[in-house]
Formats: sequence, structure tokens, C-alpha cells
Amino acid sequence: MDMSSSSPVITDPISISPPLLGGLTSNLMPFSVMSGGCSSPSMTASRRKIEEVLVNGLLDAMKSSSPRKKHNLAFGQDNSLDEDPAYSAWLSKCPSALTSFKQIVANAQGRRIAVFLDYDGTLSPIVDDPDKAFMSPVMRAAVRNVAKYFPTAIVSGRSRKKVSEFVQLKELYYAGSHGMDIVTSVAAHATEKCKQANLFQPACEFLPMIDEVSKSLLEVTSGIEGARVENNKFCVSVHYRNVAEKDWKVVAGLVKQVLEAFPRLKVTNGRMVLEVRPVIDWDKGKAVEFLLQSLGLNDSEDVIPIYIGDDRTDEDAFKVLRERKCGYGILVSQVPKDTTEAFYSLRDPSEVMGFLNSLVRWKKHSLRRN
Ligand SMILES: O=P(O)(O)OC[C@H]1O[C@H](O[C@H]2O[C@H](CO)[C@@H](O)[C@H](O)[C@H]2O)[C@H](O)[C@@H](O)[C@@H]1O
Repeated sequence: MDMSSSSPVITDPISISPPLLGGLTSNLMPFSVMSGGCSSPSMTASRRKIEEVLVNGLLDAMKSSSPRKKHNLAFGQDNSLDEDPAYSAWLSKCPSALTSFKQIVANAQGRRIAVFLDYDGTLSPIVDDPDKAFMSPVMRAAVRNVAKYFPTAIVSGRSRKKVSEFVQLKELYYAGSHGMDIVTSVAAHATEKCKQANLFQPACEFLPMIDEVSKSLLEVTSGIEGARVENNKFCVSVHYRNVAEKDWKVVAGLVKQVLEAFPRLKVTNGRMVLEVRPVIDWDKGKAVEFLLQSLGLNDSEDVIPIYIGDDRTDEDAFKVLRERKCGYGILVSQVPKDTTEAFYSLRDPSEVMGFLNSLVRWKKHSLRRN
């Protein structure tokens, strides 16, 4: 598929915030050094005010993206949710994909299903250490089975390399860095040459910039206990899950401050993580469209895409499916969400696994019948 004429790179980048601090790069210091006061004498009161508003905005987003759930069951049924009136009310808006399974597959009769799966919080439980977000063997078996019957892709914020090391399945398609690093050949079948030919990296010009910003972020956050910087190749994650809440504002301030020197990068937030990425017109939704097209699955009469994810970045993919009026977004969440573009919900990775196993059983059954 020729995407050369539709480069998502915005050549006239949008600056995410006005320049707030003069000579910022030279002011960058680790938190421990800066904590005695980082304001330069020349900073005017109004500039300080703007900075405060921006940092507070980011801080609010950090707090709202980190809802406290009552239970943290990675692989066990959390029955208390059944008695939670807010969760029940939400389920009437965004029903369980398990209880609505018959309806979902009834629509898929005679059509092909394509499966798109986010990784963290969807296939693996959320854990404190991002390097230990392992997928269980039973989940791996479920995904392997799904891929036997349906084209299946992983669409993750992680680097493609890292997420494929976690998943360890060659029979899948992988889109890493929030869809900015896509391989449209299945590794199990591809030759080295073919793999190269099927690589799509719409943000490759940002690689040196991402490396640079990653180093700066690492440096400035080195004094904050629990802060962690993860280079995801075309984007960088700044984790604050293990940072004391009183220091979140400092993290927000430092990320904003570093980004002053990188107007072609923006920051969004996920689950206790700030994600720094290029200002390009590309996201998980675009990645799903790209995969559907390049895998010959673009006929919405014939193909039902199902996308399962737990994060804000997955909303871009849910939105694409809603707008195409084909397929279903399934949001993984144990807390009611104010807004979502998803049609259905699942509570946690264990329910995701149940849904994937049901899909396989349904497919086997319909193959036997025909
Ligand atoms: O698109 P995803 O596959 O969901 O990736 C989004 C981020 O996932 C990872 O962070 C999240 O999971 C960690 C492990 O459970 C957790 O510690 C962290 O708080 C979560 O935000 C990954 O480490 C990030 O780089 C991704 O951006």
C-alpha cells in the first residue's frame, strides 16, 4: 500500500504551549537540584501565571487518569462491582461484551472478524514495574488461538520490539509506539526482505529528537523518587505510578519545561504515565485504518474489526470504528468512564481472555456447522 502521498507528518508543527521560560535547555537540572527554586529573576508574574495554569492542567489530567479502584484483582472476578450502582449504571450505557456476546457474533455471521488488541491493562494486568508487565501463559494461549482463526494485531504504546518480546507470538501483526511503528507481515511467514518491505514508520524523522528528549527527561527526573522514563522508540513515557502524589506537580512541571525546547513534541496522558510524542496526525485509530487497508480488510460490508483496549489512546481506535459504522470498540475498565467511544466493556484482562476464548469457540462451532 502506498502511503507516501499521505505523510502524517505535520510540516508546520503546532506548538503545544507558548514559550514560557527563556533559555530553558540550559536551565534543565535534575529535580533535586532545582527543588530550591527554579524561577529565573527575569520571569514575569504573568509568565509564571501561564506556566502555573499549564502545569495545573497537566496535573488535573494526571489525577483524573488515575482513578482509584476499590480492588486490584488482576486475574480474579471482582464481584463487588456487581453491587456498585455507579458501575451498573455505566454498564447500561456500555454493556459487557461477555453478556452481549450473542449479539456481537450474530452481526458477524458470514463476515470476517479482525481482532486488534492493546497490551498493557488489556492482555497484561497493570503492575508497578513496566518491565514486569508479563502476559500469563493462559492469556498467550488465548491470543494464539484467536490468531489461528482471525487476523490479529497488537496495537501498543510500547516500542514494537518490547511489546513483541512480551507477547512472544510470531503469528500476529504488531504496531508499536502508538501505531507509529507497524509491521504488516506476520513474522512467522515473512522473509527478512519481506519484513523490511512491510515496515511503516510515519514518524521516523523524529527518532533523533525522541532520543534527545528521552535523555533530557531522564536527567531532570533523576532526583524524583519513583519517577521512571521509558524510551518507546517513537515516543517516551514518563511514569509517575510510583511517585508520591505530592510530587506529581513537580513531574508535570518538569515535563512541560523540557518540552519547551521541543515544540514538535506534545504530551498526553495515560494510566499514571505522561506520554511524549511527535505532533503528527497519527494515532492508534489511524494505525487501525492503515492495518485494515494494508491487510485487505477494508471492506466494511465484509469485515468486522473488534478493538479491545483500556487506555485513552485506545479511544482514537474506538472512534474510528464508530465513525466507520462497522465493528466494535471494547473498553477494559473497572471504573465507570464519563465518556467513551467504545460500544462494549470488559472489566479486566481475565474478562478479555474469556471474550477471546468465546470468539474461538464460536468460530470453531460455526466452522463445524458449515
Ligand atoms: O498502549 P499500551 O500497550 O496500553 O501502552 C501504554 C503504556 O503502557 C505501559 O504503562 C502502563 O503499564 C505499566 C505496566 O503495567 C504500568 O506500570 C504503567 O503505570 C501504565 O501506564 C508502558 O510502560 C508505557 O510505556 C505505555 O505508554
